[in-house]
Amino acid sequence: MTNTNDAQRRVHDATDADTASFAPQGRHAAPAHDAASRPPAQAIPSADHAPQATGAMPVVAAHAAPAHGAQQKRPAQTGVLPDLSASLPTLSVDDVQQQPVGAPVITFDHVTKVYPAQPNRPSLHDISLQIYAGEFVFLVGHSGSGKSTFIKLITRELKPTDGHIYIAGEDLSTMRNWRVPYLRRNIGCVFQDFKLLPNKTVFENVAFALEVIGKSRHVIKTQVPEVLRLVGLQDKLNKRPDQLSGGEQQRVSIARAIVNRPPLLVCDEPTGNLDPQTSRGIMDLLERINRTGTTVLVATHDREMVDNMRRRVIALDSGQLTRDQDRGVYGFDV
Ligand SMILES: Nc1ncnc2c1ncn2[C@@H]1O[C@H](COP(=O)(O)OP(=O)(O)OP(=O)(O)O)[C@@H](O)[C@H]1O
Repeated sequence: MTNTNDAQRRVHDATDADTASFAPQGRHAAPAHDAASRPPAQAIPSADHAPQATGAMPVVAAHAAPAHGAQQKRPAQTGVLPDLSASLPTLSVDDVQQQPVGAPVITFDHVTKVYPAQPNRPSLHDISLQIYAGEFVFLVGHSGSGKSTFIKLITRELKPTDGHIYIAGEDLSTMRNWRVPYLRRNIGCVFQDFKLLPNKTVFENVAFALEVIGKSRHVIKTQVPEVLRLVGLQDKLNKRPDQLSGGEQQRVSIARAIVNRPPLLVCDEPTGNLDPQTSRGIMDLLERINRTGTTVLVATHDREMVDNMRRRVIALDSGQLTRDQDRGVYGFDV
């Protein structure tokens, strides 16, 4: 694991050109899962940021991980992907329903994860799937089925025992440690327990995420209030976490996760500590964020939410991929 100070210094020194590209690529429709064809891709809301220099991360050639459901090969990627920031969404979410387009953001290619502590029982076994830019995906399964392991592999908190994981085309197995902070600044993370800094205000908690990647005070002053408006906390800037409800705390943590406008948001049980009504508000918020063009992956036990929202569902059972379904349902007995 990279030393934190070291990582922060490198992030500080980095320009935006060092970010991986997660941008939807072109207008070609993603391979459909469950053999259902998708409607033509729509443009995401226009960015309020000028395109930046080309991303420095190498783009690897296409890999033959099977597409979910239909077992299709992913489309070949050619050329250098434009920089992430060229596709940064505005934070207005009113109009366009984002459709998945272009290249996969996440590819699992025959991924197996075995923890040394239980060498005879893989926590994930031979998982192959792809998640495309703009998708909203639920990851479901019983406790211990491998959901958190799946998420930790995406952020490279863990490495697979076998197989390959590609994020925006880059193989995480061969990614040098010093590049991991750049990967992580492109992935917003939300957890069940919020992970807020208790002695900082709402504003400071969100601002901190920008400070550690070296954003200027001007950017912080602009983007933090904007994102807190998006999550409906514009009136709580100066409150500390212990002065907020659970739902409000989760909104702060979502604001912190998206303030740098990452193209990918992963959430591990984001409503696990919340009552049903508050959970609905959080899921509405995640849907709105998805409509800005952000790819959203949510690991959850929340049957009602999954059944109501009818988005793509990836189901794990004892580390095996058992279902990959468009407009799916939760599908497990509680
Ligand atoms: N650090 C670890 N060392 C050994 N085994 C682990 C470790 N972390 C997880 N496991 C095992 O891996 C399997 C998958 O765990 P994981 O936490 O990914 O499941 P999960 O679906 O997220 O569960 P939950 O819904 O309860 O959070 C379980 O059998 C678990 O005991």
